[in-house]
Amino acid sequence: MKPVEIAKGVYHVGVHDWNIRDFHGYSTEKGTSYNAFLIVDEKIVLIDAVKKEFADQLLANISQVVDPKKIDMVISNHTEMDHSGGLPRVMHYIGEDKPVLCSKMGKKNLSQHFSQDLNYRAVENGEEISLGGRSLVFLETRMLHWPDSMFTFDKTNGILFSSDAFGQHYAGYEMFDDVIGNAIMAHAKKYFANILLLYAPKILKLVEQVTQMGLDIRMICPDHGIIWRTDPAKIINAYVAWSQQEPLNKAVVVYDTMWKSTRIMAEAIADGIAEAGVAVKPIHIRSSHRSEIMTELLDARAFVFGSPTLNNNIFPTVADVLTYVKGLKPKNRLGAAFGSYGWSGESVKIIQAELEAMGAQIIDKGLRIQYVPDADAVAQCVDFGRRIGQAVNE
Ligand SMILES: Cc1cc2nc3c(=O)[nH]c(=O)nc-3n(C[C@H](O)[C@H](O)[C@H](O)COP(=O)(O)O)c2cc1C
Repeated sequence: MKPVEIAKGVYHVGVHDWNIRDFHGYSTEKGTSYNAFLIVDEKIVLIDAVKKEFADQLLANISQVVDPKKIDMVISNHTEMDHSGGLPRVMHYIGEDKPVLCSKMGKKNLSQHFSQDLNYRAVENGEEISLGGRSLVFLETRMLHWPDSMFTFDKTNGILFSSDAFGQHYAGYEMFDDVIGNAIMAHAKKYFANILLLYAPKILKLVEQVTQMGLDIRMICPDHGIIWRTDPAKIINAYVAWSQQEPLNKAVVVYDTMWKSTRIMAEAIADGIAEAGVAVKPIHIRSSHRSEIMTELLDARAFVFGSPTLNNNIFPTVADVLTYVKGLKPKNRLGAAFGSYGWSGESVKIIQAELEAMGAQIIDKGLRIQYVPDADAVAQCVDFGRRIGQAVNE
């Protein structure tokens, strides 16, 4: 991809990873991009350094703007290897003595990622540097989403280089919010649900802090996906709303099944929930990726999980999703469990314990049906769904 001048003297020199479909367990059905930005001022600065296998492509992109050897310094906003893997190659090419500016934790983490000692320079939170025509300010954003994460803000032009925050896994030539339109919000939502939800309280604090500082943010350049140049407030407001976790009148019924009995239950429960006027979707785990399930759960009030009993336990895929969701620390949720069983029927209790461990309020004692549900059992499921729907409405 050719470099694009996104603002005067600021070039997107990043790369597209069109074919990636699994990004550390997240389904990237539209690929992704590793964005990197070159600022050409009296001093020349590269912000972030793409994934290792794309380092030469990054250097080739930079060469279309300036000789990479003219770069004076590199800023590493985040140590994760999709943004730093290319750093050793870039530094080798441009000169290993050149400074790599990063947070304090960035210095520690980068040296734990790469055996070679580069010229790391830890910047202070709020530290300002001048490139000649513009000033850059560094903002520590610890645990958003790694201990090393920081933002770099071009104070003069109102451009926030926000690392992974406000990103989306999306590869495309529509590089800006005004070009792609609202279609990008689904990708931003999925990204938030799967990468940032657990840091929601920190996000709310950060937005408050940034508002108090009165930063005039005119453009947001994340390290993945499109650039918010027309309406940066749109993604900031979406982050605030998602972080507040005030779920909709919505339930998601997530289940797996061996012989379809738990599916019959799931669909009848969804019927009952819908009868109560609550938006609902049954999701079969093996027909859907866990990161898509998490996206559906982001704004759902009720998490309804179902599993057959297998070897006195829950089905492994249900355990997978429950573990994943629990790690993302959803708040303000109702929970309910169901499942078909043969003789011992432990699954409902196990699911309830997991839902409780994630802080969900259990609505009902749960519903177990022995073997294949008959008409009476289906009616019980619909009734169970109605009770869930009522609890959501309350
Ligand atoms: C390999 C296997 C192990 C099972 N282990 C248990 C068990 O430990 N306890 C139990 O109550 N039922 C057990 N069952 C019975 C299932 O829970 C029962 O057939 C249930 O109806 C399956 O629901 P499903 O159609 O949604 O998969 C087992 C079934 C299979 C195939």
